[in-house]
Amino acid sequence: MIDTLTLARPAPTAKSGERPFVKMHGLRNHFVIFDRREDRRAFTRSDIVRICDPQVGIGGDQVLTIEPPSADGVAAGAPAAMRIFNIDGREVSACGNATRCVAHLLMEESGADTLALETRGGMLKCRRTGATEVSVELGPIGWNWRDFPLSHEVDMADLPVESGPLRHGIGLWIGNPHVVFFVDDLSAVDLARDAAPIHDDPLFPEGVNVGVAELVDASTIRLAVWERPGIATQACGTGACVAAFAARRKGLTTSDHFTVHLPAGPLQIEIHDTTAVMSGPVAYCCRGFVVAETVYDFD
Ligand SMILES: N[C@@H](CCC[C@H](N)C(=O)O)C(=O)O
Repeated sequence: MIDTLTLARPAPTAKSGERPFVKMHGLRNHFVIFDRREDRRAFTRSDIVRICDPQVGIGGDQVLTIEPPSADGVAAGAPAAMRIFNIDGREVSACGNATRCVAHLLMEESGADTLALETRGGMLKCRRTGATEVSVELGPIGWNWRDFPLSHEVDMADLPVESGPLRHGIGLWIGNPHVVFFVDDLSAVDLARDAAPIHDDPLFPEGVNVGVAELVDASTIRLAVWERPGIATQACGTGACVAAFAARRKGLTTSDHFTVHLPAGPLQIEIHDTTAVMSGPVAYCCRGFVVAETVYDFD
């Protein structure tokens, strides 16, 4: 029976085995965040799958954990490290919108306006640019096929994969792997129909983030991303950075300032040589406790 008193007055502290979380979103790319700086209990892959599932957990595009920094992180002045887990429980090394959210949380904690955040994809410089807006420098952007990894070496500027209107994709690495396709009309593209087969292509044994971009004018891009492991997110920060970089690399524009419009709204991208500075909003959704049955793999 549901205890209405308990529902009306949630317990202020975790019961045994429960884990506190914060949920945030950056342009509706939503994240369940756990602080592992003191509570070092680890999550299994199936814990993460359940936490991201809105029907049995909280619901999110990724789980993020805040970790103590490594010795290199401490030397670089990073107060913490961030780990990123996709909805299938696999760890990945970069997420632009997540970086903004966790940077905001950590800058609120310290009162600072700048932050170095350690990630598997590199040490990222973050800066507060408004009450609920953060910018982060991502990169360097590269195109080494071994980073992705690919099943074999190919021309990264014109990948040998196509699906419907998606042709002549460019492969770019920004801490995580992306393929960007430019199309004349983004509204004619159905991500599940056209982009999913690219993600599943054997050329990408570990999957790939598939961006479909329409250059509206020299500094404006419309973008939709089929994110690894197979979801159409409302916004993809690293995807926005590589789409802007790809437009320049393909010679479609010489602009270095872009507004990239994603399904949930715009991100501002500046390209400096091979790095990208992305600015955009952050917001809290809720805080609470995940019950032990969801967090711990009792299967
Ligand atoms: N939404 C993210 C990217 C998250 C990771 C990605 N799905 C991957 O597997 O590499 C972003 O904002 O960059």
